[in-house]
Amino acid sequence: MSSVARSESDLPIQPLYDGAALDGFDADAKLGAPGRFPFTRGVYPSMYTGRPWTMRQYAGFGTAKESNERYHELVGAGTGGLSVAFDLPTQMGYDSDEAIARGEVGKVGVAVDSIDDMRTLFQGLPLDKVSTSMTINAPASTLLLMYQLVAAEQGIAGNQLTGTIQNDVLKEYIARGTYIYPPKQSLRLISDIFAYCHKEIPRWNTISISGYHMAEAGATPAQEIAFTLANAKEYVRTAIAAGLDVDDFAPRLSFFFVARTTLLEEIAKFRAARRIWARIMREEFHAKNPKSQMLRFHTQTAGVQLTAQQPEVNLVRVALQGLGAVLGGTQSLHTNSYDEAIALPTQKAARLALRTQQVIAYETDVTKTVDPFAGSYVMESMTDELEAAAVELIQAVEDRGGAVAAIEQGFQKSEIERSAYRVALEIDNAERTVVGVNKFALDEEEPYEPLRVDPQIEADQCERLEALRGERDNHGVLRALDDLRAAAEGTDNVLLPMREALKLRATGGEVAHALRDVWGAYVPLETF
Ligand SMILES: C[C@H](C(=O)O)C(=O)SCCNC(=O)CCNC(=O)[C@H](O)C(C)(C)COP(=O)(O)OP(=O)(O)OC[C@H]1O[C@@H](n2cnc3c(N)ncnc32)[C@H](O)[C@@H]1OP(=O)(O)O
Repeated sequence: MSSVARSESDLPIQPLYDGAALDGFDADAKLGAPGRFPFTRGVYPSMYTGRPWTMRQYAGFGTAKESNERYHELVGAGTGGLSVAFDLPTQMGYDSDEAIARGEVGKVGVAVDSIDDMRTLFQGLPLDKVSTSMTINAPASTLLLMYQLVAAEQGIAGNQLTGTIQNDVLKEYIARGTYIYPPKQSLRLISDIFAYCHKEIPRWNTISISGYHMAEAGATPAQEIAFTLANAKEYVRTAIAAGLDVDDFAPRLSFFFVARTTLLEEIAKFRAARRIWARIMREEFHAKNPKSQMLRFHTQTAGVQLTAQQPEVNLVRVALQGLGAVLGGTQSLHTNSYDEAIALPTQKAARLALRTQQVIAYETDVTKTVDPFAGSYVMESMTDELEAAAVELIQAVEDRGGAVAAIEQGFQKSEIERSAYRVALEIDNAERTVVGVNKFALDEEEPYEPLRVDPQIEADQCERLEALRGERDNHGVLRALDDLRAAAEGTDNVLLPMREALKLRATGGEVAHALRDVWGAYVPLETF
């Protein structure tokens, strides 16, 4: 007799599911119709039969000019939305010419120091037609305002802009690491962004609450959705406490998850996450607008599952992962390039990654009908079990005082580390097969020529900053930064004085330093 397997979340997977699995299953309560509470079957009634997901490839490196060329190539190749990767100094609120930035300028993304770089980055791209995602967290407000100012120069109003800022600082403390200010001040800044966007950029997705990075750090699917939704609850609570109406900001909350090669569990994960969030929003936060209850999400295929050995095999992994995201009802998708385990993707690899999505969208039949797995014995069982496991973990976070208190106790991080350790052990013991690594390895790997970022970029970026500081109205900039400090000390929305400073060509580093002066910088506790 075959044995019961364990899923990635350490839940049982039976060798056979039959009708007994759905005994007493209340399809109306658990599934509803697509586009209706509890949104298990997807957030839109027609899903991909009405419109395909957004093919949104994360890209950016070197200078704004080079990244702009890559975006034009991607748009030409049929990508549906842009997704900007910023370099580490930009993400940490430092300018390219600061000592701490040395060696990092333009490396993992594009360097954007001021509105001048932002203008170059989007040269020739129609900002009223393309939706732009920006993976920026602690300095999210700064980059969003630069984007809005550049759009205004093109005659495009805030209410015509669509896109997303990641802006999810809580997961930075847990897994990703690009935090600047302490949690309390970070949450205040996020509430200011919610309020500002509601008035000025109403179609913008103000946050992308992310499980992806926790999953890459080792979180299981159940932990991934639980810790993400627990963070989301913290944001909602903070915004409500700041006086915002839940239905004014919740329709623009968005999410971001991983897609692993374990297809069935991943599809169940996406369905369970939608159902849990809909209930939280309706029952706990009394959101009335159905849009406030809809969990809309972006997906990226699992980088951690890619291998440097036999990198072409990654193409196959990515195709399966992407398929899982689509079967799970994603709104937007990034498929990784096969060479990402080695270096920044080459142009050819980036194109193949997009082609993978296009094959799923236009050559398979999975887009022709909504939520094709609904009613499947195994899928509904796994969805229920994942839901129960995640709800229990969300409660464990709440019992510790909510996401921030749990972060300060090191709870999420240590749970994730335990899961990561289990997987590492299984790979080492060959209990878990990784094709081309601990099984089916080659004696000799074929040579591979990775893309390298030109070190000259840093010098050029510093030169541009020197010129900017020589040309602009420095007195005006200093005054505007003082106004920003004053708002940060009080309760006024900081985005308004921040916008004035950026318009006068204050740099991202100067803005972040002004806020650091008032709010301080976050120092992790010993338990980290
Ligand atoms: C690893 C790396 C790192 O660490 O550095 C990262 O983080 S990379 C992280 C990269 N992150 C990202 O790229 C995040 C991307 N996120 C997003 O794009 C968003 O947050 C999203 C998930 C909500 C997806 O937004 P989107 O604009 O692409 O897609 P939407 O689903 O909102 O669809 C766009 C519009 O079409 C409408 N629409 C779509 N489908 C339908 C349908 N079937 N029927 C009717 N209407 C539909 C929507 O209502 C919406 O209009 P309306 O708006 O009027 O309702």
